[in-house]
Amino acid sequence: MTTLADRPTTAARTTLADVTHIAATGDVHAWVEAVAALTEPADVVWCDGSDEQRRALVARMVDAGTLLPLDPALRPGSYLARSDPADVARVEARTFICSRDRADAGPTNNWVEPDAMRRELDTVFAGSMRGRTMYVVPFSMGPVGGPLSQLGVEVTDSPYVVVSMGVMTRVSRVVLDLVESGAPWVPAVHSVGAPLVDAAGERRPDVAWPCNETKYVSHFPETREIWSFGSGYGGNALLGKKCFALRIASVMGRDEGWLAEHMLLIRVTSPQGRRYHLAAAFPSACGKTNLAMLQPTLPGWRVETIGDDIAWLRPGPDGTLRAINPEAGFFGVAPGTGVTTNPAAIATLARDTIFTNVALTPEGDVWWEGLTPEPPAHLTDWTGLPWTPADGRPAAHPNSRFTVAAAQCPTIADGWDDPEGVPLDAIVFGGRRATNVPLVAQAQGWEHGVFMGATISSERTAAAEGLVGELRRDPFAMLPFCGYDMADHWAHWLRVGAALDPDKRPLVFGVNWFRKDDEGRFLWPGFGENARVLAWMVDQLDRARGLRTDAGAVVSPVGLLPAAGALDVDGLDLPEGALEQLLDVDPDSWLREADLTEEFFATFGDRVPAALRARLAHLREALERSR
Ligand SMILES: Nc1nc2c(ncn2[C@@H]2O[C@H](COP(=O)(O)OP(=O)(O)OP(=O)(O)O)[C@@H](O)[C@H]2O)c(=O)[nH]1
Ligand SMILES: O=C([O-])CC(=O)C(=O)O
Ligand SMILES: [Mn+2]
Repeated sequence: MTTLADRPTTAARTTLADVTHIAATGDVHAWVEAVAALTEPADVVWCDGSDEQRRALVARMVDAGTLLPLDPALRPGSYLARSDPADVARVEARTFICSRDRADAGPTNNWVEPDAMRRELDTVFAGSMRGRTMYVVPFSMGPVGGPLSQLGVEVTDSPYVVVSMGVMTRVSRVVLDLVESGAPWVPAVHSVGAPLVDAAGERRPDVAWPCNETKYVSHFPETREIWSFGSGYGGNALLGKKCFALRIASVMGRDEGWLAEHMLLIRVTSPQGRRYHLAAAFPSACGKTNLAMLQPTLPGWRVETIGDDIAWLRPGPDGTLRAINPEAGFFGVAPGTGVTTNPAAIATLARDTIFTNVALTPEGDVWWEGLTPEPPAHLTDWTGLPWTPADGRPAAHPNSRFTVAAAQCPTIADGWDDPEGVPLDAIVFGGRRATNVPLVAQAQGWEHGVFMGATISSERTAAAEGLVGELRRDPFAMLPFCGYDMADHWAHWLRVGAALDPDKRPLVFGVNWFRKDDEGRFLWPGFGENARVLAWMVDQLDRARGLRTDAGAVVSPVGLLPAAGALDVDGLDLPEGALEQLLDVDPDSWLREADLTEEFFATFGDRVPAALRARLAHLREALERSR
């Protein structure tokens, strides 16, 4: 083990590499001291997650103009934050996996050699907190001390990050006690990169949303470190979320036999009172929060929320796959969230919510596209400018978000935060596809399920910088979030499946809520009506367990599709032929998809598991036969 005494003595100041050395000792106080020596904040504040601290920080942010209080009569305890207009989404081009061996990062991640990245980061972090307060945030992902949980400590110079971390994770003195008594923890350093005092000692005024044009979201899988610079936006700055709970945790999971996934978690209860637990992976802004809070249109069915974005899955001693939601809050997409689409989210947001980049009403409440069918006549848009519907531009940013405690959700499941997790019955993969991909299909076994996850493709959304609508491969909805080689991740999924009791292995399904007709209209009503698809999945589970004997599915080249009449569409006002179109599998277009899959697989060389190559060959044969 390295100690303070091993630090290189040649450096005139504490370097970022020194901080890494000290992090490796596990001594949180020495590490905080070293980060402070590197970044030179005016003062250091240790956070304990208390309401008192939260209130003081909020007051400070209201004074600074970072948070605008909403009218307490309309939206108690709630605030609007307007980010810098150039700091509104995850920066995938500036996200790095700095593994020692380039091949471990795989072809889908940006890679920089760790020492080279440390030198680069050293130049931007040196003095980056001058004039600011550095906050130390000890947090737990998952219930504190739980068998599937993990600890982290984030230092940040952003009070917005501190308050948001207090909602999204479990921040407490108990976590610090655990860290101090030797429990492993992930060191995470965040700076907005906007010092208030320059190297010459000159002061400059603060702004409401400080950030830097230069951004880094860097991960060091071997030392389990996170270094994020220049952005205050959630996905880049709340380091417990994507950086830890997905990128670093996926590497921990690979090494320790579990999985960190971009998945929602729900409990479905059938009219017979039977309970099922489902996890579903959809790419960013493709419907996880909405499915997690779904209010079924089918009588007698119930869906309860366990998580809306991240799930950690681990084979249990009983042979089931157990899952927890490592988060404590929701950082959800605002646009499209309305009483008709997601009433549970609307109820969740009634109070104690931080809204970022939504529009402001003259009454001091929030608004976004889709909150109400008609926009108000006058608003202040997300940039702070006056807005009327005639302006033609969106009033809220397409990636505007809400930050709110999970416990506030009216559909939150009993025991949603059980440290032991829930046993999974089914896993669902989905994407946003206007064509080709059927509404629902069931995988024929685990290997086929892994193939379905590995071949998710989806149209890009506003959740990350880039061209919205462009089709891209997003395997396991983890393209921007897997901390190691994606093909190794598929191999790991096959291994985890093999560790489960074959009779208790979850069934796997693929879904697509977003198929469109020739006029560009959604063929499927989605939202609450997605309960019909869940009901078919649950029926298939019952059939697999011998609880039902009727035929539920027909074989197609891409998997099992609902048999005629098995998908309940009673009372749905579907246009003529829509159901056929929704379940159509066109062999020619699918053979083209298969070519694209082959091209995609080729980018991973020989790391693609043989079982997945075999599955692709099988798909091709089945498509040729069905032509
Ligand atoms: N047409 C249609 N749109 C949907 C459906 N479910 C969600 N959406 C829309 O998709 C957008 C994003 O949905 P979310 O549920 O917030 O996405 P998410 O997967 O949780 O996203 P991240 O938080 O970015 O990981 C919103 O504008 C929703 O209104 C659906 O069933 N049909
Ligand atoms: O991390 C974020 O910024 C929000 C999110 O869930 C995603 O982009 O998938
Ligand atoms: Mn997400």
